[in-house]
Amino acid sequence: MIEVIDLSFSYNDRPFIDMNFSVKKGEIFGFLGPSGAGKSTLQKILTGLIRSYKGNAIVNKTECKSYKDDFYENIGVDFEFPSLYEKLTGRENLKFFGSLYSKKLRDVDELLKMVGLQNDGGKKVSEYSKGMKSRLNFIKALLHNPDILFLDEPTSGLDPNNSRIMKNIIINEKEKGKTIILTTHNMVDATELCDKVAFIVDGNIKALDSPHNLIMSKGAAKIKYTFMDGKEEIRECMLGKTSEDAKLQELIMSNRILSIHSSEPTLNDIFAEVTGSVLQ
Ligand SMILES: Nc1ncnc2c1ncn2[C@@H]1O[C@H](COP(=O)(O)OP(=O)(O)OP(=O)(O)O)[C@@H](O)[C@H]1O
Repeated sequence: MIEVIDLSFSYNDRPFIDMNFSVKKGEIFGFLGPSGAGKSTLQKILTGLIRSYKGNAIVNKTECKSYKDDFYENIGVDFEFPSLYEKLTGRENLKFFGSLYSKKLRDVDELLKMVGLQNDGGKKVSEYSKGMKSRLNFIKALLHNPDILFLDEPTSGLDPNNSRIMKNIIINEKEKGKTIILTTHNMVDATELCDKVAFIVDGNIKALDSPHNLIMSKGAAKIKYTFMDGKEEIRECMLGKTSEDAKLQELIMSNRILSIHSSEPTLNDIFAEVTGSVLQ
């Protein structure tokens, strides 16, 4: 669905974006990286907003720099800062943006209901809270039922309940076969939602795989055990080396373990290990 081949781009003389990757139909693909890594720049290239790149950025069989008008019929974009008309109501905004497409639109009231705005469609957007604007901007991207969604921090600034609603909608869209590019700083969301993630630092991809594979290949799971030795003691041991831990073996043989827990590294730990920087 998306092919990026020898893509390079620079805002000035200094080379910046330099990468290769592909995204299959029906995948949720995460761009993860610290502020200034180039995630938004990459999204701008893939949505045809930056055309002065070298190499190939092919979205839905179209080279992004030479797109025709119908390019946007199949792309939905929810950038981090909502682009809405404040003097229009939520429903009027959706109707206006919907009128820009030639495709059959999704039902506006159904979309409003999906994100809990069913009683707010008649209010002017200037009266919306930040979170309400985010939710309206999000359904604006779904309005024309596009095959590809570009979502930039869709859960940022939302309370846990609304964040859950948005994540469920994203999962639902994936189940319908949509391809989703998700830009986020949130490793928990990325681990839950993404089939693949690319760690982006300084315009380059430092690692690309499923969250599960990244966690399993790079990090080592540990166990933590407690026992009484006059007072309560806690020790750690690598999960793959339990047979080499003499104290652990002795405690097992004498049934003296009080508790035992295993812990896997998080995607955040792996990000720190691979890139040398911390996201959260
Ligand atoms: N129009 C522009 N002209 C010149 N430099 C720019 C322009 N837009 C972005 N940059 C620079 O490019 C780099 C990457 O910016 P970009 O917005 O792509 O980062 P990001 O990973 O999306 O960051 P964030 O997580 O903060 O949104 C930054 O150093 C930024 O200052």
